[in-house]
Amino acid sequence: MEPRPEVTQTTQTDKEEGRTTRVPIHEWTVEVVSGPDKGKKVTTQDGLVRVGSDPASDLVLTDTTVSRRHLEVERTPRGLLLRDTGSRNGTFLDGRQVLQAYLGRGDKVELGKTKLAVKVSAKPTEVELAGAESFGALVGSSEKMRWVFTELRRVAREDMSLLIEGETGTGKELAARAVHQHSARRHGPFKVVDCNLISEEKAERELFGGLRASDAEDKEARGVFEAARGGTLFLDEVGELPLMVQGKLLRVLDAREVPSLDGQPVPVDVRVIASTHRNLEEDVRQGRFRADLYFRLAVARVRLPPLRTRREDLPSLAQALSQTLRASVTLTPQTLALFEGYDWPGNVRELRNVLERGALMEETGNTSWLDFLAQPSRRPEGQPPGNHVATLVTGMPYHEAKDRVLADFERLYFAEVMRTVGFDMKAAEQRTGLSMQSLYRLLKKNGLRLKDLKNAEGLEK
Ligand SMILES: Nc1ncnc2c1ncn2[C@@H]1O[C@H](COP(=O)(O)OP(=O)(O)OP(=O)(O)O)[C@@H](O)[C@H]1O
Repeated sequence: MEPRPEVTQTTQTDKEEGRTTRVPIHEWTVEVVSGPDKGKKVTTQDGLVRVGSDPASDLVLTDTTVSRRHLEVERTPRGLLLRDTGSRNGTFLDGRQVLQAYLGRGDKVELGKTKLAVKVSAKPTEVELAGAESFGALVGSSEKMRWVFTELRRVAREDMSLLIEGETGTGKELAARAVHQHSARRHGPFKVVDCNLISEEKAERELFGGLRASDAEDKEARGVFEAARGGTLFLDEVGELPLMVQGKLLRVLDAREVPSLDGQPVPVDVRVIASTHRNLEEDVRQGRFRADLYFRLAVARVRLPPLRTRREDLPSLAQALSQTLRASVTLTPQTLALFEGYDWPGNVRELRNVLERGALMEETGNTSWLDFLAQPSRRPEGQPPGNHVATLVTGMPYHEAKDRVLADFERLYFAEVMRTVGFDMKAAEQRTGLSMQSLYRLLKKNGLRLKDLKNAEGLEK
């Protein structure tokens, strides 16, 4: 087992900032020990190293037999986890091809003509982290989240543009709100633009308004830039903006003024925070996103880690989230163990939804909600799935409701199909019309392990 970072508290600063903690972190290195890139290495304190020929990889290889996104190694509480990320030529450990495996001491990973060694330093490096286990409404006690809080707190004080990256449900909007609340603009407005909904036709009016210098107070005529004056403008999913709109946005950001109907430009006084679940650097390379706009938005960048890479946050998150629910929910060690074994494709939002569902099931007298993840088709007695979902989602914002219904649908569908075909992958392939690879991917994405499904079936009999 690899050494794990331990947190020791040595110094305290003011209460607002939380405690400052010096944390001994074991850096780790992924090094090419043979092949065309021999000697190349990456040393990091982060939780994930991506290896491939793609320039966005953490360790970029020139070996032509290596795929663009070949593999990744993740530092987990149980050790270093190697994962093939869909390579063409495969990933090998001791001559055996592996899709996923924990690395043992001295293991060599083979990919194409390259061999890698992964080492964790025996001696920890001391790093100063914000001790607070929350920032605004964001909660997290893991080292990763405390790094994020340290960064967000630093960035909040400066009036620079910020790009927040992260998968869906990792808390990007909460982070943006928290930065606003900790900034000098906190008494000004915080306005959100959902870039998914901005079409070329609507962009002009919604973003910049049909403004006359004289009617800047008329709310109808004001675009969001005007409405956010003195505050923060949050461009949610900025990667979805059509290219033409990207150009207009850039012009406004460069000029720091919006065009008006009477030819008098109106100055804008906003801080822009943007978010994306996409790899915008890759979009820039592919010509889908303007490089100049990217550099304007990403003056500071903060990446929110997926929940599956910081499972140690689960107890404190579950606790904090359960206190915000309408009904109470019981969190036992078994619940948390179940949570730890799940991949959380919908991240913290999904955790909140599961807790909400659990609270509802407890309320309806069903105390066995905890096996919900393992048995996705189980519902409160007498309640058909459709009703159950509808009851929960009508109280949610659209995007959240949609994610929730889709996630529910996929889990229900695949769990049910697997059960009806007797857990036979070949039969499931035929039944679903999906390729074996897609089937595996979707089962994994939905946290459905054959073992769990079979166990659940056994319990039901
Ligand atoms: N670190 C966290 N602490 C507490 N709650 C969190 C955290 N991260 C996310 N949440 C919860 O998850 C929900 C989703 O968060 P948020 O909308 O900020 O995510 P997002 O990354 O912007 O998602 P999307 O990309 O889908 O819009 C929030 O309503 C909140 O309840």
